Amino acid sequence: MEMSMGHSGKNINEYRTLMQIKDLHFSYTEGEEILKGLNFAIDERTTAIIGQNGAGKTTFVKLLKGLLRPTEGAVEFDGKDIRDITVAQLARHIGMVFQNPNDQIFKNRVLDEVMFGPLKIGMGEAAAREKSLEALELVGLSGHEDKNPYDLGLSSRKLVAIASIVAMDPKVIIFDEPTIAQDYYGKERIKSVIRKLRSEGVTVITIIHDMDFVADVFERVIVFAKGGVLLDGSAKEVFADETILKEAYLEQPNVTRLCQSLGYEEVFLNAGEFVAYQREKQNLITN
Ligand SMILES: Nc1ncnc2c1ncn2[C@@H]1O[C@H](COP(=O)(O)OP(=O)(O)OP(=O)(O)O)[C@@H](O)[C@H]1O
Repeated sequence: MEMSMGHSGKNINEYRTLMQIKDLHFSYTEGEEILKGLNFAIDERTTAIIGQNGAGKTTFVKLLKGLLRPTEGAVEFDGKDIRDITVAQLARHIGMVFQNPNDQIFKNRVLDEVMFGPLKIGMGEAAAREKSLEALELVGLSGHEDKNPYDLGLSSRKLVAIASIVAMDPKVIIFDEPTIAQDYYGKERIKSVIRKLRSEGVTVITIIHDMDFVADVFERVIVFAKGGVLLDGSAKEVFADETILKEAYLEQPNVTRLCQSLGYEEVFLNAGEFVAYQREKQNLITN
């Protein structure tokens, strides 16, 4: 099911398209299809892919990154089938931040770690340094360039991992479960990084189980189930649909569920939205 409008009210045709998913099928073993013919476009919107364990989310993002090859159909980047682009070339355009930063970080100096990717994709030393310093600033780690990443807490180490992908200047960044092992402040920092990336024109896609985080940051939500797309729309459209979410074994964000239980017809994604609504109502009564 494809909704026609984004939550900003923009028609989906007005968003800049970066990737096309065309009749995408994938099986690890013959006869056991994991993805059964996906068709949609990835555009500039921050996009969360949700679905129960085993729904095929990780498989899908591996296909986007060219780490797996479709058994049928295609993934296109900038109008080209990614089969015709080498994984190394694709790495310049599509970055992926792993769930556990310890799987990604191996240098013993933050700046060297962040510069590694840009240098590997052929950026000159000066450009790589400049991009890395910018990326560290974006994630709030300026001043930590000379530290050992393993002397930083897990939350900051995750930010180093994010910076090392941002520094490669990709057009698309895929996050795998960005909120795992993050405390409140870590989550807030990652939210602000995602918003900044969006404002700088980078498309952010995530696989995630944390619905409250999705409700706060992501514009578009795609629900995967049984090898297909069950629902694709704005966060508000998707989280309003309790029945479809139940079918996919997913929960609504806490505030959305609470307000629906209290009988509100409006859909609230987070406490901030609900408070703003109440304040406006209060003002209408007092004025
Ligand atoms: N390398 C593999 N070989 C064979 N089967 C696999 C492989 N990787 C995943 N699968 C199977 O493919 C299906 C989809 O897995 P996938 O990891 O893509 O789901 P997911 O939605 O990302 O799940 P989760 O939320 O648990 O990460 C599962 O049934 C899984 O067991």
